[in-house]
Amino acid sequence: MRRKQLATVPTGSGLKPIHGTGDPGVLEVLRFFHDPITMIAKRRAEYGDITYIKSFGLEFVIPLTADGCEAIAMNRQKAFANEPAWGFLIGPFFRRGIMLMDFEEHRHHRRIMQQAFTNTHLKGYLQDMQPMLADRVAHLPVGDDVRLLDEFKQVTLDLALEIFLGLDLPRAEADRINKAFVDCVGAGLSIIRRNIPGTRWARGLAGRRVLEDFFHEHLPAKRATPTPDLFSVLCHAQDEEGHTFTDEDVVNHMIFVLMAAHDTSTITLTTMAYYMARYPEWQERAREQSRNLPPEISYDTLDEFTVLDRIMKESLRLNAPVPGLPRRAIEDTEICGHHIPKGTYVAAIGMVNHHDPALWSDPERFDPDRFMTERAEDKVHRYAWMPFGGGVHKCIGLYFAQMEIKTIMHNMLLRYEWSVPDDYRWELDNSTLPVPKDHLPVRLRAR
Ligand code: HEM
Repeated sequence: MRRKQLATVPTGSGLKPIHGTGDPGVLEVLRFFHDPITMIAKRRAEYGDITYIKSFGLEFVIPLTADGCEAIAMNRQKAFANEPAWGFLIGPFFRRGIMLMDFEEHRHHRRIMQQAFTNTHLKGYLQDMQPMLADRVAHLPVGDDVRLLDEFKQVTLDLALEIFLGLDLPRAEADRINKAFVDCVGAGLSIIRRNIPGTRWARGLAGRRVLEDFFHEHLPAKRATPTPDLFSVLCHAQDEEGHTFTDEDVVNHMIFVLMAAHDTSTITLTTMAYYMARYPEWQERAREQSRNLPPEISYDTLDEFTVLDRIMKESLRLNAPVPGLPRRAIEDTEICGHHIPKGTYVAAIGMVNHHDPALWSDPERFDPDRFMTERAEDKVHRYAWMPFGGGVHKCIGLYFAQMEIKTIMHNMLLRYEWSVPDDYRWELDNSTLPVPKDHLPVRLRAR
């Protein structure tokens, strides 16, 4: 493997340099899309604790240890900013979303947004989603070729529209909004990054316009009457000093939160379904537990779904829906003693830790019991398991996600059995968020 130094280390600093291949970006991106886990293992063997790769015309520093990922997520010296990094990737489509804010402004917005995720609100969302999700799962198509990715995507979008927006939209309108989101997400990681008709980028920009118009149209009604949905809660939320969001803030946050909530939960559900199809004994263990618990999940019984909980954690480990936490250095700094010049892009990549043989026993094996208290492999390092990120930007919706995922899976287990052929192995498309190329075809049968 070639060896090229990222930058000259200042003399006398005592810091170490960072090496990478120096290969052209297109080559590096293709390698990553093709097989990120192998690529990471090779880089670790060649360059040690840290490396850099070129992608999208930029050089990204990637720590290959949990300590390095922690340094980026915790950002103790406040040397890394989100906006210049996430903004480069998804800014035109998700601008002014909370994840694209930094420091004092981020803290201010997060304190207001947090009001929509208090225990009281979460309890309300959980209660409200029970009948809707039971009904949606009950109406899934059965057959020998049910594409679960598509089905889950539809269910999570409908859920977001109902619980976040409090709107019962006609199918065609829900589909139009769904498409706009899909186009915005798809655009973020596209290789051609200009508004050329027919490209993913152009579709993303059009999607953003659809979403802005949609939220602005519904906003006055939400301002006028408080309702239990997130849209209304954001319109009325105040921090301790009485600060509230402007109309623009509400629209920007709604677009971002819906995006953040939708594909991530869909990917987690699809990954869980895949492993439960490949390992039917786990499907049966989870079903056994579901049969012994009430059909509706409440805030008090959520923690009793221990088998589903472990399957969910293991699925998030093996296929983290958000591949990385990108940041940009706003001053000269360091990661674990390696020199990072001002302006450098860095990324904590979940896959680095989630598949590290130094942290997990037999990391490629599906083994949910590794999360049991007696084994607690996830506790070996604070960042061994990091699907929800960490630090001040840690996922604000992680409890919401678990409520939604467990409710959908609980209903799936009670109503259906699903399977894949013995020799089936999915192939992931890593060019946007990691989804199975074939959308996970299963044989779905009513029980
Ligand atoms: C399994 C599902 C989910 C996963 C794996 C996930 C993952 C993540 C990750 C890794 C981040 C941090 C990104 C960074 O620091 O650069 C994040 C942030 C965020 N997530 Fe999630 N997420 C999930 C579900 C949700 C849901 C359901 C919601 C909303 C209800 C949500 C809302 C957000 C928001 C608003 C942020 C930005 C927080 C901030 O910057 O302060 N997420 N998520």
